[in-house]
Order: sequence, then structure tokens, then C-alpha cells
Amino acid sequence: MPPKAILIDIEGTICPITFVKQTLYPYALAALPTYLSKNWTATNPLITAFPQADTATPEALVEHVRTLTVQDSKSPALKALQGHLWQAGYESGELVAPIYPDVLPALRAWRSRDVRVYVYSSGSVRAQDLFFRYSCEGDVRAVFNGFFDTGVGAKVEEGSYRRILRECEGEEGAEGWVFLSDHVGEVRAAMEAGMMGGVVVREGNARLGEDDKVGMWVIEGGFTEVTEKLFSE
Ligand SMILES: CSCCC(=O)C(=O)COP(=O)(O)O
Repeated sequence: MPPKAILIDIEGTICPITFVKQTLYPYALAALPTYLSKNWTATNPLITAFPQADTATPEALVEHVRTLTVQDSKSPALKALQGHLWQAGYESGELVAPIYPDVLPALRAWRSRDVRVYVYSSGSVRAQDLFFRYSCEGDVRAVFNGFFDTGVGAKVEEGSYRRILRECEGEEGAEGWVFLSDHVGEVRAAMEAGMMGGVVVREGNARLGEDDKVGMWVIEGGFTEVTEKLFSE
């Protein structure tokens, strides 16, 4: 049976991890002091979302954000701030989101077969909108049926996938849903929620151990392999 909906991750799945870690994260850190110097108010929600102890001064917040960034924290406060800071970079053309060449042809083929395609990323929905609006292949937002961030919960928690299912399917459940990510813990959580899962192997992704591969669909052939497997059976 072909799938009903495919849910995809961004970093390490449809774009290189290096774009996020070596381009997006440093861009946000470099832009932060200027942003804070112009927007340091007691009610700025991008600031008040952080713990009070870390927002005593702009310098303290810069240090806190730097620490979270080095830890690759998926804190919603950090992700909301990064999404805001990236906007100017995308609009000026300094940031262009690279998408692996096998991805968009596959997504379009899935949509042409009436399969819905959703994104679930730790990056905020605002950041996802910018990513797909300013991609190396132009504005591709129309390819997607919807976008989810950690507003539904962390990506390693089964409940997050259940919330996405409830929002998209009501009481229908997970039948026909597929989740694709480079992160085994995320894929296992989606499988616990009843979805079919696949872990995407790309150059530069974290290596999978033998234990990681147990009971797992390991995708080494990009989204072309996904299309072949899901639509030829
Ligand atoms: C929307 S691009 C920014 C991605 C990001 O901030 C991130 O943390 C990557 O998370 P993902 O869940 O896509 O691996």
C-alpha cells in the first residue's frame, strides 16, 4: 500500500548538517549583539522566553545563547530567536538553504500520487518557512502540506508524533504515515507512535552503530530509494 503521508526532518535529511552548524548557527550568533542593542526591552518575547537569570544584561544573554548553540540545544526559546535572526540573512541573499538534489523530485512525485508531505523540525516554523522560501531551488513552500516544530513536543518523544497525527488525522491514527530523519532516536519515537520509520544516511551525518540499525529501515540511497520502496510494493 502506498503511504498516506510522509513527515520529514530537515537537518541531515534534506540538507547537510554543515549548513545548520557552520552557516546558520554562526550567523545567528554574529547578529545577536546588534539585535539586542536595538531590541532590549522588558517585554520582547524573544528575550523573555529565556530564563530570567540569563537575561540580566545583553552580554549575559549573548553568553547564554552561545552556550546553548555549542550544545546544539533544541530549546524553543533558542529556536525562536535563531529563526528571527536568520530572516535578514535570507532576505539579503547571504543565506541560501541547500537542499539535496534527490529531495524535491521525490517530494513532487509523492504529491503527484496524492501523498501529503509535512515537515517536523526542531527549527521553528518561522525558520522552516524561511528555509523553504529561500532555498537553492527557489521558493518551494508550496510542495508541503504543513510544518511542525517543537510546539508539539521534542522530536525524541513518542507523544509529539501522536500530537501531529491527531492534528492531521483526528482519530484515524498512524496507518500510512512515514517519518524520515537522520536521527535514530527520533525515528524510534515515531515508530513507537505507530508510524513507519526510516533513518537517512548522508555524508557528514553521525555514524550509525550496529545497535542503531536493528529493526530499522536504513536509507542509503536518498529519497530516490524512498520512492522506490514505498511506491513499488
Ligand atoms: C529550519 S532550518 C534550522 C534547523 C535547526 O535549527 C535545527 O535545530 C535542526 O533541527 P532538525 O530537527 O531539522 O534536525
